[in-house]
Amino acid sequence: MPVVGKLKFCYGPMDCGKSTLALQIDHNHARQGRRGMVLVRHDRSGEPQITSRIGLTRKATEVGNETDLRLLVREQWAAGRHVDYLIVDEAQFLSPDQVDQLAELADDVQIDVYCFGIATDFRSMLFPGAARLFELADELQPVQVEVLCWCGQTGRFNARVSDGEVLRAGDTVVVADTEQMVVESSSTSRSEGEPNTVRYQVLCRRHFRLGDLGPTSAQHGQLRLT
Ligand SMILES: Nc1ncnc2c1ncn2[C@@H]1O[C@H](COP(=O)(O)OP(=O)(O)O)[C@@H](O)[C@H]1O
Ligand SMILES: Cc1cn([C@H]2C[C@H](O)[C@@H](COP(=O)(O)O)O2)c(=O)[nH]c1=O
Repeated sequence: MPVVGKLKFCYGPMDCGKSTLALQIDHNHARQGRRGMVLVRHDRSGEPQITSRIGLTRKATEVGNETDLRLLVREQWAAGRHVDYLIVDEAQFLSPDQVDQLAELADDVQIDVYCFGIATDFRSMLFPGAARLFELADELQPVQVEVLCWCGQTGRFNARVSDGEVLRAGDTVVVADTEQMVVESSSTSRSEGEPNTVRYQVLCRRHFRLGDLGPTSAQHGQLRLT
């Protein structure tokens, strides 16, 4: 039997612990002497790093629109560094082609690839990168930590909120957080026409459909994008 690597996708709504899990898996593999690369696309911090809300962060290589992930690995080989595994956070933002490249790395050069990301966008539609991961991954793992809607039901939907309203149209990529915060940021992906304050709130399906942010929604701050 040929030895192949595994492509795994751990997914869940915002704030369910995906980045924490990514850093834990990296830690456990590195501790056993395995050599990994940590990749990210649009971390919330705006920096090339993985940021977990539990307080851990780790430097990472930023994946761009045009990055060929196979070349990133080859560059490591050229520098004399072996690669046993890849950690990819915010994998929903990968292009379908980049996900195909990850599958190739798993199949052809036996690299274990661990991807972490949200499945659906603010309209509840699959991100193209997440859709391709659902199609190609060897293992799909919903992250176990439940995120609750304000009503107590399990939250699965990432509502984009501006001025107390759930937005139904706009750019797919708007990097922002769920928590109360005010930041001056030029690193977010806001484009012309996007509102200048936005946050996300995880809701159950019913409240997502109704656009009902619950009685305490006024307490949430807005992330100011500049
Ligand atoms: N102060 C805290 N104490 C315990 N757990 C926390 C605390 N702050 C955040 N968390 C945990 O971190 C999770 C968010 O982790 P994170 O990796 O940032 O999520 P994701 O990458 O899925 O958005 C929360 O669901 C919660 O379980
Ligand atoms: C729903 C949705 C989310 N995003 C952005 C917002 C955050 O920057 C990330 C998700 O981060 P987390 O680690 O899972 O908390 O994705 C987006 O750009 N577009 C969307 O529709």
